[in-house]
Parts: sequence; structure tokens; C-alpha cells
Amino acid sequence: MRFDGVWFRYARRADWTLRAVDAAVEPGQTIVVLGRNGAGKSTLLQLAAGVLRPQRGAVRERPPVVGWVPERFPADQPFTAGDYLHRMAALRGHDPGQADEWIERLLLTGHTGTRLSDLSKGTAQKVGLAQALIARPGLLILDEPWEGLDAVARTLIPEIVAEVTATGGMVLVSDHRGEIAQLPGAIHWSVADATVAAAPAPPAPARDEVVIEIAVARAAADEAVVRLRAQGHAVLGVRDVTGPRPDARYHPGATNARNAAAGSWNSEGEQ
Ligand SMILES: Nc1ncnc2c1ncn2[C@@H]1O[C@H](COP(=O)(O)OP(=O)(O)OP(=O)(O)O)[C@@H](O)[C@H]1O
Repeated sequence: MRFDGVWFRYARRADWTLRAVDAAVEPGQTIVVLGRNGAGKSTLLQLAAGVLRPQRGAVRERPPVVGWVPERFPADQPFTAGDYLHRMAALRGHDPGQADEWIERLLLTGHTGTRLSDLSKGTAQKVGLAQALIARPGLLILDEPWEGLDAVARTLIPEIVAEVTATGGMVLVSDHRGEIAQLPGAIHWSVADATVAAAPAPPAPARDEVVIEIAVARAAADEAVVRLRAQGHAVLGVRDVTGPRPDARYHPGATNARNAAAGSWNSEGEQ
């Protein structure tokens, strides 16, 4: 997919929010879009998603299925979370079971009967994420995905990104706080002064580590993740050890992509 001389502004005589943007995303790539508040990251992502249209230039070769997770999930809709996700699955031509798999994986099971407007911000964000993933997107767009998410859900983001890219999908992620600057293998773009430029990747952390698997009570998972992070440990993932075993790439515990991610760890000889 590429931005081909893209110019965009929100009103006819307004300053350009983005000027002459030329940039390309290849299959399997993750792009982290960095920039200060108001720089134009969301605008760029919405142009990529096709939600906004450029006044000049074009976004070309966009994959047919796009999953867009806006910065704020629009929760003012008259559905419960479960009903909404099942409807979205049906609308996209999928079995409602596809929604159930994401409901389970994003730990939304206890919220399916809650109306969207009554969900907490973080839970609503997870519904937004599930909605985008049900479609099995070839392009996944995550606008500040860390905002409002609980600690467990945060650990799932890199895992989900790896699964999409492992199957040739592209991922665009905005990040104004530099939280995902360490997303492995990601390419960084910087948005500033209405232009988009390649940004150097932050230095990789020194690696002399081992992986320890621990099991904690489900109710204590959030607290455990927060405490481990506070102690300086990298939390690589959270998975359900009692749930059904998955059998396809976007399913809970997705075997192919998950193994591919684990393989990259093994190949570094750290286990
Ligand atoms: N719907 C809109 N109408 C008019 N101006 C807008 C609109 N949306 C965004 N803008 C303006 O466009 C500029 C870029 O906004 P954008 O949301 O793309 O920035 P951002 O880098 O994503 O910021 P943040 O990190 O705060 O989300 C800002 O000056 C913003 O005020």
C-alpha cells in the first residue's frame, strides 16, 4: 500500500494537515507512526483506512479488508457488546463463532451482556479491537491502541500485530508516547510539520535474558503484569491455559503465528 503524493486538510482554507506524503508499506511490515499530539498521526491513519480521502494524491494498493481501531471506540450504539460483535461478524460474512473467539481472547466474556454505552473506556477499546480483528484484516490500523487498555490487553497487542504480519498483513500503529517504539521489527515513521519521514528505530535493548513461564490466578493477572513491569521485567504475553486449544491463525492461542513469534525467541538462543 502506498501514499502517493497525498495532501490533506480539514477545511478549504485551513492549513494543510499533511503535505505531499509519499510512503509505502510492504506486506508483512509493521509501521509505528510517531509524532507529538496534533501532529497528524490519526489523520494519516484515517487516510490509510479510507475513512478520510485526500484532496490531492491517492492511497494506492490498499488491501481489500481493513481493520481500523480508532483512538476512541464509538460506544454510543444501541447494542450489548456481544450482540454488536456477533452482528459485526455476520456483516463481514463470518460465522458468529469468529466473534466468540475474540471475545474470549480479549477477556470480554464477562461483558457480552453489557450495553456498549455502559462499558469502561478500556473495555470499549477491546470491543473496538475485536471488531477490527474479526474481519481478518490485510491491513490493521491501530490508533493509540495502548490508551485505556488494561495491563493484560496491552500485552496482547504485540502478539496480535505479529500474527497479522506473519500472514502477510500490514499493520499501522500510532504512538504518541513512544510506548511501542520497541515493537520488534517495526519500521518507524515520524509525522511533523505536516510531512511524514522515516525515523530511526530506537536502539534495541541489551539482551541477556531467559524466559520464565508462570501461572497466576485469572483475577490476579492484571496486578501480576503491572508488578512484573514495575520490577523492570518484560511481559511477553498472557494466555489462557484452561481454554480450548486453537486451530487457526487468528484464533485464540493462534498456533502458526504464535509459534512463529516464539521461534524468533528460540532462534536467539534465549530459552
Ligand atoms: N475533524 C477535524 N476537523 C478539524 N481539524 C481536525 C480534525 N481532526 C483533527 N484535526 C486537527 O488536525 C491536526 C492533526 O490532528 P490528528 O488527530 O491527526 O493528530 P495526532 O497526531 O493524531 O494527535 P493525537 O496524538 O493528539 O491524537 C490537529 O491540529 C487537529 O486539531
